[in-house]
Amino acid sequence: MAWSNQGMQSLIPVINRVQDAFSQLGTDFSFDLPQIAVVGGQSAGKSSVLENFVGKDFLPRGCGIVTRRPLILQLIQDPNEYAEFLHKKAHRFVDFDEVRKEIEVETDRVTGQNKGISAIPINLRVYSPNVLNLTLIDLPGLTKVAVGDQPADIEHQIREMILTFIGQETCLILAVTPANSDLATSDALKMAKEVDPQGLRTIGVLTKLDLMDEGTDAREILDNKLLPLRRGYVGVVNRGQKDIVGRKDIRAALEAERKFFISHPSYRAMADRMGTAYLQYTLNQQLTNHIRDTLPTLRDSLQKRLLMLEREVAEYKDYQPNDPGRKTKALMQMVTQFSADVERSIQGSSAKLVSTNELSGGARINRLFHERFPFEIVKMEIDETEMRKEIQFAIRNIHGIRVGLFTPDMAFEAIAKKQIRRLIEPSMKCVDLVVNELARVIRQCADTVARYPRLREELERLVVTFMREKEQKAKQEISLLVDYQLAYMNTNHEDFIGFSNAEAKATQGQSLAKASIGNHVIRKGWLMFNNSSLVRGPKDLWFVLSSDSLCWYKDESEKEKKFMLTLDGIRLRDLESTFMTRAFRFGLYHQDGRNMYKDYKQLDLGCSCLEEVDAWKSSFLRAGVHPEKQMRSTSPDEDPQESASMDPQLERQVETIRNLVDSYMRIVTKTIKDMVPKAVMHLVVNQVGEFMKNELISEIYRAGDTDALMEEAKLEALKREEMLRLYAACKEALRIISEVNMGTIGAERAPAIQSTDYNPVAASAPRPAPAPPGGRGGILPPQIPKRAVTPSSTPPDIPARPQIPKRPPH
Ligand SMILES: Nc1nc2c(ncn2[C@@H]2O[C@H](COP(=O)(O)OP(=O)(O)OP(=O)(O)O)[C@@H](O)[C@H]2O)c(=O)[nH]1
Repeated sequence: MAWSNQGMQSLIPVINRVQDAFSQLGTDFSFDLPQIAVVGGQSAGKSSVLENFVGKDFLPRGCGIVTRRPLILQLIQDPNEYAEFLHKKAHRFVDFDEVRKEIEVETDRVTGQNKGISAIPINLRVYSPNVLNLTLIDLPGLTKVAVGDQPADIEHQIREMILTFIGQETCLILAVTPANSDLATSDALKMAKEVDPQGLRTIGVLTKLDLMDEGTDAREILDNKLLPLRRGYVGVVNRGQKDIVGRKDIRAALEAERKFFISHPSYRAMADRMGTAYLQYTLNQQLTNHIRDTLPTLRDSLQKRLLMLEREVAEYKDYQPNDPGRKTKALMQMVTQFSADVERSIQGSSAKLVSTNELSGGARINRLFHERFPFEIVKMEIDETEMRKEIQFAIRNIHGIRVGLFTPDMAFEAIAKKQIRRLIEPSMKCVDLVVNELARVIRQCADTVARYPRLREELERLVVTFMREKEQKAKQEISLLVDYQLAYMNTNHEDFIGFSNAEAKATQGQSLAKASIGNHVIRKGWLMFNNSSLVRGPKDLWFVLSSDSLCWYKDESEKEKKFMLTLDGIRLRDLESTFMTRAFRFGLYHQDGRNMYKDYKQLDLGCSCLEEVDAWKSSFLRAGVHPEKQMRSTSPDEDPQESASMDPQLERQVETIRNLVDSYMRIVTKTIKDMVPKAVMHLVVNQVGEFMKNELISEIYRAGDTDALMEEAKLEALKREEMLRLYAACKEALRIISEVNMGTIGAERAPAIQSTDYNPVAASAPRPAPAPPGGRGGILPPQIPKRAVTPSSTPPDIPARPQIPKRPPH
């Protein structure tokens, strides 16, 4: 080689070495390296172009998709001619038929026999005196139909693979298109345009110029007038199928190609920029300059990548997976970390670690205690008419045949006990919900131990088993709480309304509930108000719910009140969502069908999530607004006389008992609401915490083989190894790049090949004339954008004499 600048000369080999460093990772990991990818439709002539560069038949041929893995072909100028595969480094291939076989075997090794494809590249390095330093990636041809047992989406797979290569900004695209087809429909150019719409990094190659219909030519394209590309087009003539079958010598083919151009009336004028030799030459130059341009960015991104990896690598410093000391230490660390994570999730965490995306386990349990559990209790409240009917029956049954002048307090006890018993259900549900939440937290925290699947399983098993035992205990204790309530009705309780008060209230006909709550605020918040005018559509308003009214304001400053509604006789119902309103809605309406607001019979309110609807419903229940109930149909054989009573004295007695039950139940529910969360915390949550803190480690050791527990997940080990290898590859790549003296190549660009290098294929062959600087007849030289002009008399990108590769002595 006669590069005037040694630094520039070494650029392609430098990138080759970087490429090798990454290829050895054995994955389809692709770093953004400056490279040339060859794309084209099936049979466009890609393989022919590459073989012509090398001067040998070495690529697999056949029907269907032959190239099924990217082939990174590194051409290196060398006095000896041989080939090497990166996956078979020790072996020198001198017979190029063997090279072809090896490509076939290696392709099948990864893709299997079913003609599938893989993005894991094969690296082939060809040393030859005939080549110019050049690296090309041969990609599978764009195919249209799957054959045999190929996957049906093969076209899509190939497209995706090609796009990942050519989508990288540093990739030059060699778009190979047969001249005997319509350029506008060229698969290669269409794909190149997708990723390089301005045509800055696409180099067009027109093959099969010899197959064009008589009287037609491709001058307009080669002159870069039709579908212009910044780097222009080069026309080539490869061997036809007949020549290949007849094993026509490539050297002879190259000579025939040269003759074709100089003798063709349409191409004669541009013959010095046509043909395989010129293509090889210009690619060498363009790639060299391209590498020079992209090297600083590549170095920066490698450095960034390395820094990122360094943090991960630090974790594995001195990593010896089978060192027993390390295993024990890791086991202890994992268990402690796991316990600490669970504890933090439940008990709350320092501001630094607080998640802003979702509620922690603790916060969710808190909500279960204070919103969900009270809601479950209020929800179970029985049907008012049903209850009154029961009271009435109890009173009548107690009186029996006698006339009941006095209200029998036994009726109170029977009804109240029935109500107390019902508290068991929401209480058990509360335990279930908390236990589920705790199990979720445990599972989530165990994820940090995912590297050791067996340890993770064991940790989860031990803690969950312990928690389930405690759950049973808690359920027993909590049902005892209800039993205590049933064992003795404390009508002397200071908060109990007492018989005479209940009777007085009954006569006043006042709602006891409201009186005892007082008019305090229960909930405030934004709700979507869907009853506004059709024109303005729904809007968000600020709602304040207190024990006897619902007000809404313009905003949370509560300065501009829009409306106030008293809650008497109001009920709540669920509403279906519509496209205008939010997905979660509920409605408020008057039991007696009155208008609620303006002429609306129903207030239509929306929340952004289901949990918010539940919270509002629970608050409305506390304010005495109950959900609408399914109307119970009276069974036909029910005696109306039995259920309804017209007796005002009995009515008053029912009301008295109802007031007593209500007051007593308030006391009981208050206690239950207070005690159940306490019991759950004490008997389950705290116990689990203590267990993890004090016993988990010893339980783990007792469970058996800790060595087996610390067996790493295979995938994890692989991931770690891959990461370490990638780290090494990045480091190696940076080292290789740092060898390049950027100072010396900074201002240089690939110069023209010296005429002393010129070694014509045939002595008789006329030398191609030097290309004029501005191109001729509209020809755009394949100039690379944004390039500084060298102080040379020769245009920098154009060779004084395009080089024809030297041939080995025959
Ligand atoms: N006459 C003539 N035939 C050509 C030329 N280029 C390629 N061919 C023929 O076209 C056919 C396909 O060429 P290949 O080089 O295998 O095309 P490819 O793009 O590698 O095809 P796939 O590997 O199938 O994607 C072969 O029979 C070649 O001989 C050319 O310039 N002139």
